[in-house]
Amino acid sequence: MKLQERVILPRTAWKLADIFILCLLFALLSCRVASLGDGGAGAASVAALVCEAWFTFVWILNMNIKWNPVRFHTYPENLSQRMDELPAVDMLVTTADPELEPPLMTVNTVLSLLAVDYPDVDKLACYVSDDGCSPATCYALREAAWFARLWVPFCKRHDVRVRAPIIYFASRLEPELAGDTFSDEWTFIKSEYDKLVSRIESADEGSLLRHDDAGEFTEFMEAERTDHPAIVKVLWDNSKSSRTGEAFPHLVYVSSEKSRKHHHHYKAGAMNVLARVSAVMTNAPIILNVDCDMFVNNSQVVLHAMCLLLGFDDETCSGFVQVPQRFYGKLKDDPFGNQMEVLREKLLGGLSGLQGIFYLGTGCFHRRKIIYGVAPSSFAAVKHEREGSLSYEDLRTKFGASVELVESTRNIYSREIPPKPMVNISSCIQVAKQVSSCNYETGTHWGQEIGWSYGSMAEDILTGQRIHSAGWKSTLLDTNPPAFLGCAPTGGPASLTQYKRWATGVLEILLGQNCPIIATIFKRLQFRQCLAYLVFYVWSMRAPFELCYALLGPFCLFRNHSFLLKASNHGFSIQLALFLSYNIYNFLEYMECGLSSRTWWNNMRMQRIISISSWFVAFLSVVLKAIGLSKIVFEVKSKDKSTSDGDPSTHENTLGWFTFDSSPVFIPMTSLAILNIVTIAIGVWHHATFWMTTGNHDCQNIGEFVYCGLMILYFWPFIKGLVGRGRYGIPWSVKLKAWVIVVDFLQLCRGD
Ligand SMILES: O=c1ccn([C@@H]2O[C@H](COP(=O)(O)OP(=O)(O)O[C@H]3O[C@H](CO)[C@@H](O)[C@H](O)[C@H]3O)[C@@H](O)[C@H]2O)c(=O)[nH]1
Ligand SMILES: [Mn+2]
Repeated sequence: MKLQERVILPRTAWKLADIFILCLLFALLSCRVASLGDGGAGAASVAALVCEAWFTFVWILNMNIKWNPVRFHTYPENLSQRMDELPAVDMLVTTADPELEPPLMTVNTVLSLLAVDYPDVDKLACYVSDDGCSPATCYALREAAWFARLWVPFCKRHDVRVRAPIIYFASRLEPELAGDTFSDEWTFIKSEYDKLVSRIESADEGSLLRHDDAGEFTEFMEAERTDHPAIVKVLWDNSKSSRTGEAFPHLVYVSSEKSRKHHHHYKAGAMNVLARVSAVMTNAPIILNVDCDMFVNNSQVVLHAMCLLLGFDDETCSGFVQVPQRFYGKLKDDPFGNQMEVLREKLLGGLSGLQGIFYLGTGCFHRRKIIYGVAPSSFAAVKHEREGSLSYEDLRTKFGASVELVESTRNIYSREIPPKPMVNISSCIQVAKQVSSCNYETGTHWGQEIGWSYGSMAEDILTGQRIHSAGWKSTLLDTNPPAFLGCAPTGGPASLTQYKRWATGVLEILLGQNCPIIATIFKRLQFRQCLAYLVFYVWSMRAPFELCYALLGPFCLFRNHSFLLKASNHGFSIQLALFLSYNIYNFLEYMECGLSSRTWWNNMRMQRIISISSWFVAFLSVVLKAIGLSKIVFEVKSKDKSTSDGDPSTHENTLGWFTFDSSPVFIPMTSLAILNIVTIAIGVWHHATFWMTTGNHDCQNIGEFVYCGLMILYFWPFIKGLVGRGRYGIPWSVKLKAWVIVVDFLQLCRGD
């Protein structure tokens, strides 16, 4: 009985459209070159040529990734004969900051994980890493473990679909039939949940520590976020559950040791600590990792993933299983361009036809042995054998000094994983603390060939690329209903910062020793997969070109030049055809994904805004880092929608409004917005005086006027921001800097 099926999706019409646009791009380039030959050149035309050549390159990269889409179907019902074979799964959750990531959110994620459907709960365990070292988070999780005794059996008895209580109780009205057992139970569980919420929300760190008679939080007493010993707490040990039916997976709280002398490597560091702690406690061969805001929305998700992990004759085909990110409580029409629906359908779907989807950092099922650097047996039969018989000393250099950890890795390396006797995880706390200390990794291979890779803000993409470079493929799991839902940032600062972090991270990879081109030449990263990685890696390199192209309009209007090809030659019709077909192509993609035309327009707009702000700043920060002038830090994204902007006056209708702060990320776009307005004004004035003095009504710059007008439409949120007030207005400091830039730019343009 098959567990999965790989279906090739046809897209002939799209392929023709791809080629058509590519031809137009080449035609444009050749007209451009010809017009340069005519001597009608100017700096502007040369710059336009360079930018257009770049856009053509990006188009080709995109064509490659979209060309052969594939879908995987999964049949979990066919697993029923193989229930005993199902491997154990360690579920790892990361949280970093109790302010930006409210403990209640983490609690809901954890509860939804504890309640997933799996034939044997003894095979599941949940580990939470808290980089915030917050007693409030620890307390919230402890209370959650208590509530899980009611919640998990309730979900299973009534086959609840969404097992995050916050969503379940928000989406489900009180049952009507009062008096029957279900509604009694429902009412009881709801009231217990409400009590849990109020306990969690009223718990503040100070009072937790002060009223800690049982001494449960003593370890937090002296702890500072950036300086404290490792804290490991077993909040629920499933082996101790006495009554059957009450069982649910282990729950362990981990806050790794921090010291100012050691870098903790942000999320990658946290994941490596969780990988080690889970290794010495339960050592499951499969690892599921989710961010703290990603709750389980489909309780069968682990079974679906098993279909893809066990369903291939050659496991090389499915090194890891990634669920693409989807979001809940989405803002209407995607005003910030970060729901990424089309990207998911078109690009991630297309990747499945290549070496496989990237690792996206959350909602991913990994094989522990691959995380430990094992190569596929089809490529490295000999190596694999050798890994199995690695000496104790070898393993110790790779994995570090813990005897227990080394023993556990031996189990993972040897092909037959012996059924592990049920351990008493509470007895492993000392070892767990040892492997979470900050110098544990010193001199080992953690963060390099083993575990989550260090050296990029996009540790997920880098780690996935390492796995693909070893020759593994990966599979995309997209279930209906969606498997996990997370939250997308709202507001200008959060959205732009997230894009900035990603663009910074991937540019770090491209320019560093992990460059995918090197991996294609010397390792097993497939050529087309390498090109697919490049689509994302060149994000921030697109910024200078986009910026330059956006500056051409104002520049030409100001100098009374023209960079657009003229109506007198073919170039004009090619430009027009390209503009129309590109936009129609995009529009149809949005329609095909079932999105509104408003969503399309918002995304077009955000695409310009993101490349000129986030990606440009990312580009600059990588350059500054390269010359040693600055450092790059992981900026955790705020996830609390109701309070993140700190303004109680938030209304439904202002939810999608762009918000600003004084971050430098807003400077380039603000300058451009001002520049376009100023130059249109100057242009009109120029032409008016020219008409008046000469009586000549020919306008050479119609194209440039239209172009700048279009820019103003694209940059509309910023135009509104120029006059807006409060957080909807661009702060004075940013406006001032932007004006300085605009004046300097115009000064430069004038210079002869
Ligand atoms: O020092 C840190 C910083 C972050 N995190 C965790 O990392 C996760 C992702 O951080 P978030 O601020 O939510 O960033 P997103 O932009 O939502 O993250 C996306 O992009 C990241 C890479 O940039 C990936 O790691 C994530 O999985 C992916 O969801 C969260 O669970 C954090 O708690 C830590 O554990 N320690
Ligand atoms: Mn996130």
